[in-house]
Amino acid sequence: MIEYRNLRVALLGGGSVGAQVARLLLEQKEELANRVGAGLELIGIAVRDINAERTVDLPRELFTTDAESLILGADVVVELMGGIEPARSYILMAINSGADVVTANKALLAAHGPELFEAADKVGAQLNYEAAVAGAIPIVRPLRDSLAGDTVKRILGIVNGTTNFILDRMDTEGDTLEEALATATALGYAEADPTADIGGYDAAQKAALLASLAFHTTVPLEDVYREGITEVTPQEIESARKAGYVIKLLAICERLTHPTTGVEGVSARVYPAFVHRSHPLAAVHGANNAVFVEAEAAGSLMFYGAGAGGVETASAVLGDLVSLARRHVLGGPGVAASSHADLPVFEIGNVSTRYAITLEVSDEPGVLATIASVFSDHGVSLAQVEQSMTPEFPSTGSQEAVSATATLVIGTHLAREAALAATVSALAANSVVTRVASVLRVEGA
Ligand SMILES: NC(=O)C1=CN([C@@H]2O[C@H](COP(=O)(O)OP(=O)(O)OC[C@H]3O[C@@H](n4cnc5c(N)ncnc54)[C@H](O)[C@@H]3O)[C@@H](O)[C@H]2O)C=CC1
Ligand SMILES: N[C@@H](CC=O)C(=O)O
Ligand code: NA
Repeated sequence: MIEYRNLRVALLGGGSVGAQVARLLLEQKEELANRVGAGLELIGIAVRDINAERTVDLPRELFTTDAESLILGADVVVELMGGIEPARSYILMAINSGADVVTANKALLAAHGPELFEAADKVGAQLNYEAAVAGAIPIVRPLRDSLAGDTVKRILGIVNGTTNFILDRMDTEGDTLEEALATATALGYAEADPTADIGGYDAAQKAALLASLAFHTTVPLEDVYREGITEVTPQEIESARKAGYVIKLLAICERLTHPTTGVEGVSARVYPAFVHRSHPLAAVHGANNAVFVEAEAAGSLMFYGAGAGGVETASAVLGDLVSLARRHVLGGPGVAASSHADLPVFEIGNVSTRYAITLEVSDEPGVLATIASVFSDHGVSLAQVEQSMTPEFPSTGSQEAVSATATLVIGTHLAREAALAATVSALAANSVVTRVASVLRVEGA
Protein backbone atom coordinates (compact mmCIF):
# COMPACT_ATOMS: atom_id res chain seq x y z
CA MET A 1 0.00 0.00 0.00
CA ILE A 2 1.29 3.49 -0.89
CA GLU A 3 2.07 5.65 2.16
CA TYR A 4 1.13 9.29 1.62
CA ARG A 5 2.66 12.06 3.68
CA ASN A 6 0.48 13.92 6.16
CA LEU A 7 -1.41 16.95 4.90
CA ARG A 8 -0.66 20.06 6.94
CA VAL A 9 -3.89 21.79 7.90
CA ALA A 10 -3.90 25.43 9.01
CA LEU A 11 -6.98 26.73 10.78
CA LEU A 12 -7.79 30.44 10.60
CA GLY A 13 -10.19 31.20 13.47
CA GLY A 14 -10.83 29.34 16.73
CA GLY A 15 -14.35 30.57 17.57
CA SER A 16 -17.71 28.74 17.65
CA VAL A 17 -16.96 26.72 14.51
CA GLY A 18 -13.15 26.76 14.44
CA ALA A 19 -12.72 25.38 17.96
CA GLN A 20 -15.03 22.46 17.14
CA VAL A 21 -13.21 21.73 13.89
CA ALA A 22 -9.91 21.67 15.80
CA ARG A 23 -11.33 19.38 18.49
CA LEU A 24 -12.74 16.92 15.95
CA LEU A 25 -9.53 16.95 13.89
CA LEU A 26 -7.55 16.02 16.99
CA GLU A 27 -10.03 13.53 18.45
CA GLN A 28 -10.69 11.71 15.15
CA LYS A 29 -7.13 11.83 13.87
CA GLU A 30 -6.74 8.13 13.13
CA GLU A 31 -10.21 7.61 11.73
CA LEU A 32 -9.85 10.60 9.40
CA ALA A 33 -6.44 9.38 8.24
CA ASN A 34 -8.04 6.06 7.30
CA ARG A 35 -10.81 7.78 5.39
CA VAL A 36 -8.45 10.08 3.49
CA GLY A 37 -5.51 7.76 2.94
CA ALA A 38 -3.18 10.32 4.56
CA GLY A 39 -3.03 12.02 7.96
CA LEU A 40 -4.60 15.45 8.52
CA GLU A 41 -2.12 17.23 10.76
CA LEU A 42 -3.42 20.37 12.47
CA ILE A 43 -0.35 22.62 12.40
CA GLY A 44 -1.87 25.69 14.05
CA ILE A 45 -4.87 27.90 14.74
CA ALA A 46 -4.63 31.60 13.93
CA VAL A 47 -6.66 33.78 16.28
CA ARG A 48 -6.85 37.43 17.25
CA ASP A 49 -6.18 36.83 20.95
CA ILE A 50 -4.26 33.76 22.13
CA ASN A 51 -5.46 34.27 25.71
CA ALA A 52 -9.19 34.55 24.88
CA GLU A 53 -11.44 32.21 26.85
CA ARG A 54 -12.56 29.17 24.83
CA THR A 55 -15.39 26.72 25.21
CA VAL A 56 -13.19 23.86 23.98
CA ASP A 57 -9.96 22.75 25.66
CA LEU A 58 -7.28 22.78 22.94
CA PRO A 59 -3.45 22.55 23.20
CA ARG A 60 -2.20 26.09 23.82
CA GLU A 61 0.86 25.65 21.58
CA LEU A 62 -1.42 25.38 18.52
CA PHE A 63 -2.55 28.99 18.82
CA THR A 64 -0.81 31.82 17.00
CA THR A 65 -1.52 35.38 15.92
CA ASP A 66 0.79 34.98 12.90
CA ALA A 67 -1.75 33.84 10.30
CA GLU A 68 0.55 34.47 7.31
CA SER A 69 3.37 32.13 8.46
CA LEU A 70 0.77 29.49 9.24
CA ILE A 71 -0.76 29.77 5.76
CA LEU A 72 2.61 29.56 4.02
CA GLY A 73 3.42 26.28 5.79
CA ALA A 74 0.10 24.57 4.96
CA ASP A 75 -1.26 22.17 2.32
CA VAL A 76 -4.84 23.03 3.28
CA VAL A 77 -6.14 26.25 4.80
CA VAL A 78 -9.48 26.23 6.63
CA GLU A 79 -10.82 29.80 6.93
CA LEU A 80 -13.26 30.22 9.84
CA MET A 81 -12.59 33.82 10.84
CA GLY A 82 -15.50 35.40 9.02
CA GLY A 83 -15.69 38.92 7.53
CA ILE A 84 -14.19 40.21 4.29
CA GLU A 85 -10.67 41.28 5.22
CA PRO A 86 -8.23 39.81 6.06
CA ALA A 87 -10.12 36.59 5.16
CA ARG A 88 -10.07 37.44 1.43
CA SER A 89 -6.33 38.19 1.35
CA TYR A 90 -5.53 35.10 3.41
CA ILE A 91 -7.51 32.84 1.07
CA LEU A 92 -5.81 34.35 -1.99
CA MET A 93 -2.45 33.91 -0.28
CA ALA A 94 -3.27 30.25 0.44
CA ILE A 95 -4.39 29.57 -3.14
CA ASN A 96 -1.37 31.28 -4.63
CA SER A 97 1.00 29.38 -2.37
CA GLY A 98 -0.41 26.07 -3.66
CA ALA A 99 -2.80 25.20 -0.82
CA ASP A 100 -6.41 24.07 -1.09
CA VAL A 101 -9.02 25.98 0.88
CA VAL A 102 -12.17 25.27 2.90
CA THR A 103 -14.29 28.19 4.08
CA ALA A 104 -17.64 28.76 5.79
CA ASN A 105 -17.58 32.45 4.93
CA LYS A 106 -20.74 33.25 2.96
CA ALA A 107 -20.27 37.00 3.40
CA LEU A 108 -16.93 36.79 1.62
CA LEU A 109 -18.06 34.36 -1.10
CA ALA A 110 -21.22 36.35 -1.89
CA ALA A 111 -19.15 39.53 -2.28
CA HIS A 112 -15.93 38.17 -3.83
CA GLY A 113 -16.77 34.62 -4.99
CA PRO A 114 -15.89 35.13 -8.68
CA GLU A 115 -12.45 36.55 -7.81
CA LEU A 116 -11.67 33.68 -5.43
CA PHE A 117 -12.99 30.91 -7.72
CA GLU A 118 -11.05 32.35 -10.64
CA ALA A 119 -7.85 32.43 -8.59
CA ALA A 120 -8.44 28.80 -7.56
CA ASP A 121 -9.23 27.70 -11.14
CA LYS A 122 -6.09 29.38 -12.44
CA VAL A 123 -3.81 27.23 -10.29
CA GLY A 124 -6.05 24.14 -10.08
CA ALA A 125 -6.69 24.62 -6.35
CA GLN A 126 -9.84 23.42 -4.59
CA LEU A 127 -12.13 25.86 -2.79
CA ASN A 128 -14.89 24.11 -0.84
CA TYR A 129 -17.66 25.91 1.07
CA GLU A 130 -20.39 23.50 2.17
CA ALA A 131 -20.69 25.17 5.59
CA ALA A 132 -21.37 28.58 4.01
CA VAL A 133 -24.96 27.65 3.11
CA ALA A 134 -27.35 26.10 5.63
CA GLY A 135 -24.64 25.00 8.09
CA ALA A 136 -24.47 21.22 8.52
CA ILE A 137 -26.97 20.45 5.74
CA PRO A 138 -25.38 19.04 2.58
CA ILE A 139 -26.70 21.44 -0.08
CA VAL A 140 -23.71 22.97 -1.87
CA ARG A 141 -22.36 19.63 -3.01
CA PRO A 142 -25.77 18.20 -3.98
CA LEU A 143 -26.36 21.28 -6.17
CA ARG A 144 -22.86 21.28 -7.60
CA ASP A 145 -22.41 17.53 -8.10
CA SER A 146 -25.53 15.40 -7.57
CA LEU A 147 -27.83 17.71 -9.56
CA ALA A 148 -25.20 18.71 -12.12
CA GLY A 149 -27.10 16.85 -14.85
CA ASP A 150 -30.53 18.25 -14.01
CA THR A 151 -32.17 21.66 -14.45
CA VAL A 152 -33.05 23.35 -11.18
CA LYS A 153 -36.18 25.49 -11.52
CA ARG A 154 -36.74 26.85 -8.03
CA ILE A 155 -35.30 26.83 -4.51
CA LEU A 156 -37.32 27.78 -1.46
CA GLY A 157 -35.39 27.76 1.77
CA ILE A 158 -35.11 28.67 5.41
CA VAL A 159 -31.38 29.37 5.41
CA ASN A 160 -30.78 31.46 8.51
CA GLY A 161 -30.88 29.61 11.82
CA THR A 162 -30.89 32.70 14.03
CA THR A 163 -33.98 34.29 12.48
CA ASN A 164 -35.82 30.98 12.36
CA PHE A 165 -35.01 30.52 16.04
CA ILE A 166 -36.26 34.06 16.81
CA LEU A 167 -39.52 33.79 14.82
CA ASP A 168 -40.16 30.39 16.38
CA ARG A 169 -39.64 31.73 19.93
CA MET A 170 -41.85 34.77 19.22
CA ASP A 171 -44.56 32.41 17.97
CA THR A 172 -44.37 29.60 20.54
CA GLU A 173 -42.98 31.30 23.70
CA GLY A 174 -44.12 34.89 23.20
CA ASP A 175 -40.48 36.12 23.43
CA THR A 176 -39.61 39.56 22.09
CA LEU A 177 -37.19 39.73 19.17
CA GLU A 178 -34.49 41.07 21.52
CA GLU A 179 -34.93 38.26 24.07
CA ALA A 180 -34.84 35.55 21.42
CA LEU A 181 -31.80 37.13 19.73
CA ALA A 182 -29.89 37.16 23.03
CA THR A 183 -30.54 33.41 23.41
CA ALA A 184 -29.54 32.70 19.79
CA THR A 185 -26.30 34.63 20.32
CA ALA A 186 -25.51 32.74 23.53
CA LEU A 187 -26.06 29.46 21.66
CA GLY A 188 -23.46 30.44 18.99
CA TYR A 189 -25.96 30.76 16.11
CA ALA A 190 -25.72 34.48 15.41
CA GLU A 191 -23.09 36.25 13.33
CA ALA A 192 -20.45 38.40 15.09
CA ASP A 193 -22.71 41.35 14.13
CA PRO A 194 -26.25 39.92 14.43
CA THR A 195 -27.61 42.67 12.16
CA ALA A 196 -26.44 40.28 9.42
CA ASP A 197 -29.00 37.77 10.67
CA ILE A 198 -32.02 39.89 11.60
CA GLY A 199 -31.55 42.26 8.66
CA GLY A 200 -31.69 39.33 6.21
CA TYR A 201 -28.14 40.02 4.92
CA ASP A 202 -26.84 36.56 5.85
CA ALA A 203 -29.81 34.90 4.13
CA ALA A 204 -29.29 37.15 1.08
CA GLN A 205 -25.64 36.06 0.88
CA LYS A 206 -26.76 32.44 0.98
CA ALA A 207 -29.44 33.13 -1.65
CA ALA A 208 -26.77 34.61 -3.93
CA LEU A 209 -24.63 31.48 -3.49
CA LEU A 210 -27.58 29.10 -3.96
CA ALA A 211 -28.86 30.87 -7.09
CA SER A 212 -25.36 31.01 -8.62
CA LEU A 213 -24.83 27.29 -7.99
CA ALA A 214 -28.28 26.16 -9.01
CA PHE A 215 -28.50 28.19 -12.23
CA HIS A 216 -24.79 28.00 -13.24
CA THR A 217 -24.56 31.76 -13.37
CA THR A 218 -23.24 34.58 -11.20
CA VAL A 219 -25.84 36.27 -9.02
CA PRO A 220 -24.24 39.36 -7.46
CA LEU A 221 -25.22 40.02 -3.85
CA GLU A 222 -26.50 43.51 -4.72
CA ASP A 223 -29.08 41.95 -7.09
CA VAL A 224 -30.68 39.91 -4.30
CA TYR A 225 -33.85 41.59 -3.02
CA ARG A 226 -33.76 41.63 0.78
CA GLU A 227 -36.04 42.30 3.73
CA GLY A 228 -35.18 41.19 7.28
CA ILE A 229 -37.38 40.33 10.26
CA THR A 230 -36.98 43.53 12.27
CA GLU A 231 -40.38 44.82 11.09
CA VAL A 232 -42.25 41.61 11.94
CA THR A 233 -44.58 42.40 14.83
CA PRO A 234 -46.13 40.10 17.48
CA GLN A 235 -49.50 41.18 16.01
CA GLU A 236 -48.53 39.87 12.58
CA ILE A 237 -47.38 36.59 14.11
CA GLU A 238 -50.68 36.38 16.00
CA SER A 239 -52.79 37.15 12.94
CA ALA A 240 -50.79 34.62 10.89
CA ARG A 241 -51.46 32.01 13.58
CA LYS A 242 -55.20 32.79 13.59
CA ALA A 243 -55.32 32.40 9.83
CA GLY A 244 -53.46 29.05 9.98
CA TYR A 245 -50.02 30.34 8.93
CA VAL A 246 -46.56 30.88 10.41
CA ILE A 247 -44.14 33.63 9.41
CA LYS A 248 -40.75 32.41 8.13
CA LEU A 249 -37.80 34.26 6.65
CA LEU A 250 -37.47 32.66 3.23
CA ALA A 251 -34.79 32.70 0.56
CA ILE A 252 -36.27 32.13 -2.89
CA CYS A 253 -34.28 31.50 -6.07
CA GLU A 254 -36.20 31.02 -9.32
CA ARG A 255 -35.73 30.74 -13.04
CA LEU A 256 -38.10 33.26 -14.62
CA THR A 257 -39.18 34.70 -17.91
CA HIS A 258 -39.26 38.49 -17.83
CA PRO A 259 -42.95 39.50 -17.83
CA THR A 260 -42.57 42.15 -20.53
CA THR A 261 -39.42 41.35 -22.55
CA GLY A 262 -39.72 37.53 -22.51
CA VAL A 263 -35.98 37.26 -21.70
CA GLU A 264 -34.96 34.22 -19.62
CA GLY A 265 -33.40 35.13 -16.27
CA VAL A 266 -33.48 34.48 -12.57
CA SER A 267 -34.72 36.02 -9.35
CA ALA A 268 -33.13 35.74 -5.90
CA ARG A 269 -34.95 37.28 -2.95
CA VAL A 270 -35.26 37.14 0.82
CA TYR A 271 -38.23 38.25 2.90
CA PRO A 272 -40.49 37.17 5.75
CA ALA A 273 -43.53 35.38 4.32
CA PHE A 274 -46.71 33.60 5.40
CA VAL A 275 -46.26 29.81 5.16
CA HIS A 276 -49.31 27.63 5.71
CA ARG A 277 -49.07 25.41 8.80
CA SER A 278 -49.61 22.31 6.67
CA HIS A 279 -46.45 23.06 4.64
CA PRO A 280 -43.29 21.15 5.73
CA LEU A 281 -41.38 24.47 6.02
CA ALA A 282 -43.77 25.52 8.81
CA ALA A 283 -42.50 22.57 10.87
CA VAL A 284 -38.88 23.76 10.74
CA HIS A 285 -38.25 24.88 14.31
CA GLY A 286 -35.38 26.41 16.28
CA ALA A 287 -32.11 27.01 14.46
CA ASN A 288 -32.88 24.32 11.90
CA ASN A 289 -32.85 25.11 8.19
CA ALA A 290 -34.61 23.47 5.26
CA VAL A 291 -34.05 23.86 1.54
CA PHE A 292 -36.57 22.73 -1.08
CA VAL A 293 -35.18 22.21 -4.52
CA GLU A 294 -37.47 21.75 -7.52
CA ALA A 295 -35.63 20.24 -10.45
CA GLU A 296 -36.97 19.30 -13.86
CA ALA A 297 -36.06 15.60 -13.75
CA ALA A 298 -35.64 14.93 -10.02
CA GLY A 299 -38.86 16.68 -9.00
CA SER A 300 -38.99 18.08 -5.45
CA LEU A 301 -36.17 17.41 -3.02
CA MET A 302 -35.95 18.58 0.57
CA PHE A 303 -32.77 19.05 2.59
CA TYR A 304 -33.28 19.54 6.32
CA GLY A 305 -31.13 19.86 9.45
CA ALA A 306 -29.01 22.13 11.64
CA GLY A 307 -28.43 25.46 9.92
CA ALA A 308 -26.20 26.94 12.60
CA GLY A 309 -24.18 25.98 15.66
CA GLY A 310 -20.46 25.37 16.16
CA VAL A 311 -20.25 21.59 16.20
CA GLU A 312 -22.97 21.08 13.59
CA THR A 313 -21.25 23.45 11.16
CA ALA A 314 -17.91 21.76 11.92
CA SER A 315 -19.38 18.59 10.37
CA ALA A 316 -19.76 20.33 6.99
CA VAL A 317 -16.26 21.83 7.25
CA LEU A 318 -14.71 18.43 7.98
CA GLY A 319 -16.67 16.86 5.09
CA ASP A 320 -15.15 19.46 2.75
CA LEU A 321 -11.73 18.87 4.25
CA VAL A 322 -11.87 15.08 3.84
CA SER A 323 -13.20 15.46 0.30
CA LEU A 324 -10.43 17.79 -0.85
CA ALA A 325 -7.77 15.84 1.05
CA ARG A 326 -8.79 12.67 -0.83
CA ARG A 327 -8.43 14.50 -4.14
CA HIS A 328 -5.11 15.91 -2.94
CA VAL A 329 -3.93 12.37 -2.28
CA LEU A 330 -5.19 11.05 -5.61
CA GLY A 331 -4.04 14.08 -7.61
CA GLY A 332 -6.05 16.02 -10.19
CA PRO A 333 -7.28 19.57 -10.37
CA GLY A 334 -10.03 21.13 -8.28
CA VAL A 335 -13.65 21.36 -9.26
CA ALA A 336 -14.22 24.41 -11.43
CA ALA A 337 -17.03 26.80 -10.52
CA SER A 338 -19.49 26.41 -13.40
CA SER A 339 -20.88 29.91 -13.77
CA HIS A 340 -21.16 29.99 -17.56
CA ALA A 341 -24.83 30.84 -18.08
CA ASP A 342 -24.61 34.61 -17.47
CA LEU A 343 -28.35 35.00 -16.80
CA PRO A 344 -29.86 38.41 -15.96
CA VAL A 345 -31.22 38.82 -12.43
CA PHE A 346 -34.67 40.44 -12.47
CA GLU A 347 -35.72 43.16 -10.05
CA ILE A 348 -38.39 42.38 -7.46
CA GLY A 349 -40.99 44.45 -9.37
CA ASN A 350 -41.00 41.79 -12.11
CA VAL A 351 -41.61 38.88 -9.75
CA SER A 352 -45.10 37.45 -9.09
CA THR A 353 -46.15 36.17 -5.66
CA ARG A 354 -49.31 35.89 -3.59
CA TYR A 355 -50.00 38.25 -0.69
CA ALA A 356 -51.80 38.41 2.64
CA ILE A 357 -52.89 42.01 3.28
CA THR A 358 -54.41 43.03 6.60
CA LEU A 359 -56.54 46.18 6.48
CA GLU A 360 -58.41 48.04 9.19
CA VAL A 361 -61.47 49.58 7.57
CA SER A 362 -64.47 51.56 8.77
CA ASP A 363 -67.47 49.33 9.15
CA GLU A 364 -69.86 50.85 6.64
CA PRO A 365 -72.06 49.42 3.92
CA GLY A 366 -70.24 49.07 0.58
CA VAL A 367 -66.73 48.93 2.04
CA LEU A 368 -66.01 45.46 0.67
CA ALA A 369 -67.07 46.49 -2.83
CA THR A 370 -64.85 49.62 -2.65
CA ILE A 371 -61.84 47.57 -1.55
CA ALA A 372 -62.47 44.91 -4.20
CA SER A 373 -62.58 47.56 -6.93
CA VAL A 374 -59.18 48.97 -5.83
CA PHE A 375 -57.70 45.52 -6.33
CA SER A 376 -59.36 44.95 -9.71
CA ASP A 377 -58.36 48.44 -10.92
CA HIS A 378 -54.73 47.31 -10.51
CA GLY A 379 -55.22 43.87 -12.05
CA VAL A 380 -54.79 42.02 -8.74
CA SER A 381 -57.36 39.28 -8.19
CA LEU A 382 -58.62 38.22 -4.78
CA ALA A 383 -58.41 34.62 -3.59
CA GLN A 384 -59.86 34.97 -0.12
CA VAL A 385 -61.31 37.63 2.21
CA GLU A 386 -61.76 37.16 5.94
CA GLN A 387 -63.43 39.77 8.13
CA SER A 388 -63.44 40.23 11.90
CA MET A 389 -65.17 43.01 13.85
CA THR A 390 -63.44 45.11 16.50
CA PRO A 391 -66.03 46.98 18.58
CA GLU A 392 -64.79 50.24 20.12
CA PHE A 393 -66.02 51.33 23.57
CA PRO A 394 -66.10 54.87 24.96
CA SER A 395 -63.41 55.62 27.56
CA THR A 396 -66.10 56.26 30.26
CA GLY A 397 -66.27 52.50 30.88
CA SER A 398 -69.70 51.97 29.32
CA GLN A 399 -70.02 48.52 27.77
CA GLU A 400 -72.11 49.93 24.91
CA ALA A 401 -70.11 49.89 21.68
CA VAL A 402 -70.17 53.31 19.98
CA SER A 403 -68.45 52.43 16.71
CA ALA A 404 -66.82 49.49 15.10
CA THR A 405 -63.93 48.95 12.77
CA ALA A 406 -63.50 45.82 10.76
CA THR A 407 -60.28 43.98 10.11
CA LEU A 408 -60.01 42.42 6.67
CA VAL A 409 -57.38 39.81 5.86
CA ILE A 410 -57.22 39.60 2.09
CA GLY A 411 -55.42 36.83 0.24
CA THR A 412 -54.53 37.48 -3.38
CA HIS A 413 -53.83 35.24 -6.34
CA LEU A 414 -50.41 35.57 -8.00
CA ALA A 415 -49.70 39.24 -8.59
CA ARG A 416 -46.70 41.23 -9.82
CA GLU A 417 -44.85 43.04 -7.03
CA ALA A 418 -45.19 46.31 -8.93
CA ALA A 419 -48.99 45.91 -9.27
CA LEU A 420 -49.30 45.00 -5.62
CA ALA A 421 -47.24 48.02 -4.50
CA ALA A 422 -49.56 50.30 -6.52
CA THR A 423 -52.62 48.57 -5.01
CA VAL A 424 -51.33 49.05 -1.47
CA SER A 425 -50.65 52.77 -2.10
CA ALA A 426 -54.19 53.19 -3.49
CA LEU A 427 -55.66 51.33 -0.50
CA ALA A 428 -53.73 53.49 1.99
CA ALA A 429 -55.09 56.62 0.26
CA ASN A 430 -58.70 55.39 0.22
CA SER A 431 -61.01 56.99 2.81
CA VAL A 432 -62.60 53.67 3.87
CA VAL A 433 -59.20 52.27 4.92
CA THR A 434 -58.16 53.34 8.43
CA ARG A 435 -54.82 51.51 8.30
CA VAL A 436 -52.88 49.06 6.16
CA ALA A 437 -51.82 46.89 9.10
CA SER A 438 -49.58 44.48 7.24
CA VAL A 439 -48.54 43.31 3.78
CA LEU A 440 -46.76 39.97 3.66
CA ARG A 441 -46.13 37.55 0.85
CA VAL A 442 -47.53 34.02 1.00
CA GLU A 443 -45.17 31.28 -0.15
CA GLY A 444 -45.10 27.54 -0.41
CA ALA A 445 -48.74 26.79 -1.25
N1 LIG B 1 -21.60 29.97 14.00
C1 LIG B 1 -22.32 29.34 13.09
O1 LIG B 1 -23.34 28.69 13.41
C2 LIG B 1 -21.92 29.36 11.65
C3 LIG B 1 -20.89 30.17 11.20
N2 LIG B 1 -20.56 30.18 9.88
C4 LIG B 1 -19.45 31.00 9.42
O2 LIG B 1 -18.25 30.47 9.99
C5 LIG B 1 -17.31 31.53 10.19
C6 LIG B 1 -16.87 31.53 11.65
O3 LIG B 1 -18.00 31.74 12.47
P1 LIG B 1 -17.91 31.62 14.06
O4 LIG B 1 -17.03 30.49 14.43
O5 LIG B 1 -19.31 31.63 14.52
O6 LIG B 1 -17.19 32.99 14.42
P2 LIG B 1 -16.54 33.44 15.82
O7 LIG B 1 -16.70 34.92 15.88
O8 LIG B 1 -17.05 32.60 16.93
O9 LIG B 1 -14.98 33.09 15.62
C7 LIG B 1 -14.12 33.82 14.79
C8 LIG B 1 -12.68 33.42 15.09
O10 LIG B 1 -11.83 34.02 14.13
C9 LIG B 1 -10.77 34.72 14.78
N3 LIG B 1 -10.47 35.90 14.00
C10 LIG B 1 -11.34 36.85 13.56
N4 LIG B 1 -10.67 37.81 12.88
C11 LIG B 1 -9.37 37.45 12.89
C12 LIG B 1 -8.18 38.03 12.36
N5 LIG B 1 -8.22 39.19 11.69
N6 LIG B 1 -7.01 37.38 12.55
C13 LIG B 1 -6.97 36.23 13.23
N7 LIG B 1 -8.04 35.63 13.76
C14 LIG B 1 -9.22 36.23 13.59
C15 LIG B 1 -11.32 35.06 16.15
O11 LIG B 1 -10.23 35.24 17.07
C16 LIG B 1 -12.18 33.82 16.46
O12 LIG B 1 -11.34 32.80 16.99
C17 LIG B 1 -18.00 32.81 9.74
O13 LIG B 1 -17.68 33.07 8.39
C18 LIG B 1 -19.49 32.45 9.85
O14 LIG B 1 -20.30 33.21 9.00
C19 LIG B 1 -21.20 29.39 8.96
C20 LIG B 1 -22.21 28.56 9.34
C21 LIG B 1 -22.68 28.51 10.71
N1 LIG C 1 -25.71 33.18 11.67
C1 LIG C 1 -25.96 32.11 10.76
C2 LIG C 1 -24.97 31.02 10.99
C3 LIG C 1 -24.96 30.03 9.90
O1 LIG C 1 -24.79 30.32 8.73
C4 LIG C 1 -27.37 31.57 10.99
O2 LIG C 1 -27.98 31.94 11.99
O3 LIG C 1 -27.84 30.81 10.14
NA1 NA D 1 -24.31 23.27 4.17
